[in-house]
Amino acid sequence: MIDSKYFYQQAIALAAAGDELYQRGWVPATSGNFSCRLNADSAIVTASGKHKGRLNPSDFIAVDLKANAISSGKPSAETALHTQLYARFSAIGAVLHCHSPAATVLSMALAEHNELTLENYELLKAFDGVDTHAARVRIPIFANTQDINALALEADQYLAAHPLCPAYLIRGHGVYCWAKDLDSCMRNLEALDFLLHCELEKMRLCR
Ligand SMILES: CSCCC(=O)C(=O)COP(=O)(O)O
Ligand SMILES: [Zn+2]
Repeated sequence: MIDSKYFYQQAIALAAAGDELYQRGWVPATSGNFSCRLNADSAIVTASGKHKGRLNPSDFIAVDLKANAISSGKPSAETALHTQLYARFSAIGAVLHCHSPAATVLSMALAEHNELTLENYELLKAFDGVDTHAARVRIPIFANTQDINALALEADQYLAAHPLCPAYLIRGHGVYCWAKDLDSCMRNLEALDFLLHCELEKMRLCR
């Protein structure tokens, strides 16, 4: 049973997040998708193909955790990547997917790597559960594919073994980030993008 008032509140919050992410240049040309958990068994996700900087409440669809629409409309083509996260982690309340230049370029520059290790950055403490710059945060890099169910399965297998992982990259595509609520997810995403820029700058300086 969908609580329509809560659905509407979450839609407004996600639309505002989309506006901010578009202003940052992280969801150009209809790219990206966003979601929030509605309850233990469902989530609200952006409709497919919409401009993510100009969303309104009718641009959101309720889905079950097997990625089936349970309200009218066509959910994001990448819905299964969101529902995999909600199904695996009961504490997750929001998922954001962006095509930021840093995530796109760095995941391609690290062509020989399946993981990016972030360490020695004070800003690592922006991530939930990290309380020292000496922490190591490992961000997996998955190959891009149009087979979203296969990618969801690959992410699920990785996350089963690495439950503290806060995000992953898809090579040449973008980033998936999640957290207990939308504000935390926006903070994590902002921190991660800063750190991806730092990694790119380090590569440029050490060339
Ligand atoms: C134009 S970007 C290609 C699709 C994509 O990667 C994306 O993030 C947006 O897909 P959606 O179906 O969620 O609009
Ligand atoms: Zn995408």
